[in-house]
Amino acid sequence: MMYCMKLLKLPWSENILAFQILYLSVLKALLHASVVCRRKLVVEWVAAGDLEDVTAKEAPDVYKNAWNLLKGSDGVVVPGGFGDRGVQGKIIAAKYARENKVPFLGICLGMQIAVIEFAQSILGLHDANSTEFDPQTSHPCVIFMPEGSKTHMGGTMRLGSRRTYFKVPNCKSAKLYGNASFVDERHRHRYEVNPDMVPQFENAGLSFVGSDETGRRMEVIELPSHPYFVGAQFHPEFKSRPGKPSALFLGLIAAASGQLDAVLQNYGNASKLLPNGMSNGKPIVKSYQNGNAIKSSNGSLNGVYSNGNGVHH
Ligand SMILES: NC(=O)CC[C@H](N)C(=O)O
Repeated sequence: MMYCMKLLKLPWSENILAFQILYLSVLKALLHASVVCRRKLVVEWVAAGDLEDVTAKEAPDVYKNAWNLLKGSDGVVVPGGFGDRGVQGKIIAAKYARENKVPFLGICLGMQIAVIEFAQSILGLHDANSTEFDPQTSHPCVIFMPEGSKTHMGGTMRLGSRRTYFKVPNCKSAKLYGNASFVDERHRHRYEVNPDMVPQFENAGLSFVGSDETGRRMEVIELPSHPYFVGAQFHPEFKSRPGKPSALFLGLIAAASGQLDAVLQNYGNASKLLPNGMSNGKPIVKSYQNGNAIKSSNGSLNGVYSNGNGVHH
């Protein structure tokens, strides 16, 4: 037997390639956490725009299917992204997870979405938005905050490893990171939570548990009143490894499978306390993105198996 191989030049721009890697990293991080929690992972990609009212009119079946997937999910991930495509649908997904106490992880744009949703629904600021999507908004709760660093590549993008300090020692995230007082995680964004609005959010119950060394750049949010509602401005998925899942993904999967209290008590050292044995086969996490499922020629994604619109393992 032999393998014939052809290497084709990819017709992707660097940005698209970065997106593919980003989504693959999220899938792998979910998988690493599911293995440690001894659960079988089923991921359904939902194009966020399918949850929007406009889809209900234009394609009612698509809308119904998207809502069925959301309502049947044990956990929701809103990953990173750029541009305003599907933003309204992502806000709807975050609202659904918040109101129905469904475990939620918002990554980068996903955290910004959670903040916008909270501003609109809880603070009653109906036009609250990121200036990335509405530069004219009268309530800019996410704003452009260039770092002004000449030593970091990437123009105005805040890129690479940065330190996050936990301000609330008892929060779920700090515990999941092994009771850490700080963590170094990778970043890839231009916009951030408007620091001037933080006191308003905190008074209404949204907790900003981690920030940078200046205290002006918000890094991690939590809703203490929710079983697991966490957002990170950084990308925790990049540091997830088999057998060593990312803390925030572990928290999500543990919450989605009823194991979060045990995991928190053990400060994120889940592998020690979870029972051995095979999964009960229950799908536990469904994930939402703005776009299509990642496709590969043979349907496999390095251990994550893709079957049409869903990704199964
Ligand atoms: N990586 C991301 O999710 C980026 C989020 C947002 N578009 C920003 O630039 O801040």
